Amino acid sequence: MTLLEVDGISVSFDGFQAINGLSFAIGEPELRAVIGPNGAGKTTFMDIVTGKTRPDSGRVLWGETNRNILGQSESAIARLGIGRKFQKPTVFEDQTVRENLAMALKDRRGPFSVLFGLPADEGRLLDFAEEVGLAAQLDRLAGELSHGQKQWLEIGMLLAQEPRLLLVDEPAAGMTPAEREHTTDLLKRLARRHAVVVVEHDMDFVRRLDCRVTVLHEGRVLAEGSLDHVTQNQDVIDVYLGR
Ligand SMILES: Nc1ncnc2c1ncn2[C@@H]1O[C@H](COP(=O)(O)OP(=O)(O)OP(=O)(O)O)[C@@H](O)[C@H]1O
Repeated sequence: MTLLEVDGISVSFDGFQAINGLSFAIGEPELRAVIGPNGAGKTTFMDIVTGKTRPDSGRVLWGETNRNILGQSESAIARLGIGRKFQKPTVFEDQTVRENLAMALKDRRGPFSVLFGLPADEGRLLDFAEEVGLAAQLDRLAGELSHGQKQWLEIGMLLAQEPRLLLVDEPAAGMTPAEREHTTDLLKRLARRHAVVVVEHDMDFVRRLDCRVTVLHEGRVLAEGSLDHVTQNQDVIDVYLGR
């Protein structure tokens, strides 16, 4: 099923056309890599989908009913189930892994936990820690984690909000080879149940994701398909790979 569709999106900043008739769709579940040269519009695409940037024209269609979510606030869009992970981890370093996850849990302040002061749902919290590979680190301070572990914690915090679509910006940047491998496995596993969009420059990492790839250039889709398919496309070679 198509979960997200951007349809004919355009946006210009001070007369510069950053996104220019961008259209493509993401299924649920699906793993999709979005690649393209610097300035291609990858970040702006995520800004538009999450409600941070308002385009000049086009539609962003969501869910079973294909409703246009453009114009909704960032928090309303997050509540619909669109989660975003920025490149730089933003975990709370002086809190434990457990506390970070607890803060992120959706509905953690439900009426009962507020009334009776119950702790956050420990079972769900453990599930998310397990999912990202941090079950053995729950009582460590986030600040003591490796760069890769911080990234996984942040992915766990994103999962705790129960998104349907995860937008993940350059997850492999700064990671060791072992951390990259763990991250590839994690993203692939998540994409069995979620729509996962990974913006990434590292072609080795993209190859290991083994998924459909969308190549952006000058604010529109230049090519789409398997990595082998797009890397043989002459336009892609000219503007991105061959430089
Ligand atoms: N708020 C803004 N004001 C002016 N120009 C902007 C703004 N946001 C983005 N741009 C411009 O729009 C173009 C697309 O930028 P964007 O950051 O989306 O590209 P990108 O594909 O994410 O690039 P990179 O791989 O370098 O992160 C760039 O030329 C950028 O300078």
